[in-house]
Amino acid sequence: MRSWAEQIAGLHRLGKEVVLVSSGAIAEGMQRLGWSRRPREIDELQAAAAVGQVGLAQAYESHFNAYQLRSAQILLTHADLAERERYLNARSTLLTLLRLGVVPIINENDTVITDEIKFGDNDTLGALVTNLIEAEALIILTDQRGLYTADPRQGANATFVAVAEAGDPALEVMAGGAGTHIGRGGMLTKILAAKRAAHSGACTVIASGREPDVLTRLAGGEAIGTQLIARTARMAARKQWMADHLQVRGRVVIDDGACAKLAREGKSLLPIGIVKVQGVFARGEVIVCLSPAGQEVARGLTNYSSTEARLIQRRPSSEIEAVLGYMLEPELIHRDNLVLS
Ligand SMILES: Nc1ncnc2c1ncn2[C@@H]1O[C@H](COP(=O)(O)OP(=O)(O)O)[C@@H](O)[C@H]1O
Ligand SMILES: N[C@@H](CCC(=O)OP(=O)(O)O)C(=O)O
Repeated sequence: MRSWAEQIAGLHRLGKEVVLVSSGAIAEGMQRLGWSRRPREIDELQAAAAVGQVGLAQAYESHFNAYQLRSAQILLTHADLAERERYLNARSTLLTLLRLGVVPIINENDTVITDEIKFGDNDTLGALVTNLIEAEALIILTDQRGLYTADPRQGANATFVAVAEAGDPALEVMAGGAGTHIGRGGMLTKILAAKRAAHSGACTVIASGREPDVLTRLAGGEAIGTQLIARTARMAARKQWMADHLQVRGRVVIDDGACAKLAREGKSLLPIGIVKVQGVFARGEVIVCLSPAGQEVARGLTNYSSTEARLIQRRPSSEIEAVLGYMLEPELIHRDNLVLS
């Protein structure tokens, strides 16, 4: 942990933003409770995770402090990323922490989930966070050098895979084969995490956590571990995701100035450019932006509900707080959440 904090501090100095996904809560909780055997009962595992999470956060915080960095704890569930409002909230919290130079440390919120909606392994959680913040790379550190053509613990004739394409079904066979691997962890969840991360255009590296200065060297361009390349470009992938997954809930008519800002300058949609709000929608839902002539200009995830949007339309963002009593975001739709039509 000390070495990772040191390496992440080094990456910060190079201007790189890092989010850390870390498990270890149950193991640390067992230590603190004096349990030598991992319990079978879910409630006891959850209790151990609750006790251990404090220790995990404490340990990271003190290691990062030694390098003048602040850390923050974020506990997530599947539902938090599946529901659009929570998705947007998680996204803006993470992006704000990164902007503030804080290192967010993420784990699953083991207290509130026991069933199949659990992430179950932190590889999947890492991939979802990669998509959430549109990270450039997902780095998964494990106890092997990377992916081999077969489980190196089982057979001696496994050869190392240095580079492959994320999502290639052949990789799933090497990692144990889809459907044959019940339960969590293993190389298969890492291969599937890489496939998921590639949906938003991120590349994945699977490498050994014991490799000295692994993060620093990877950031320096050194080929360590298995690289799983994403075929889709980052922005194209995001647009595809928006186009595929989201249902339109409402419309806003925007003025000519706003149309030009969106279409020609790639800017966000601010409340001041909104002429009319149509339909009923909530924060996090998809709305269409229409020109004064009624043509679709763009669509995207709204930061404000239709009720809020009606109150702040035609107003400068500096007045949002005075009108609503709070300000969620200065934009109605941030350009990262906007797809031009
Ligand atoms: N093709 C493969 N290449 C490398 N490791 C594999 C492969 N198939 C299965 N494994 C196993 O996956 C293990 C890593 O998964 P896991 O123990 O869940 O790691 P972590 O706890 O780091 O997430 C390796 O130690 C190895 O035994
Ligand atoms: N959230 C739990 C378990 C997470 C988990 O199993 O992750 P992994 O190390 O990827 O198998 C913990 O912190 O102990």
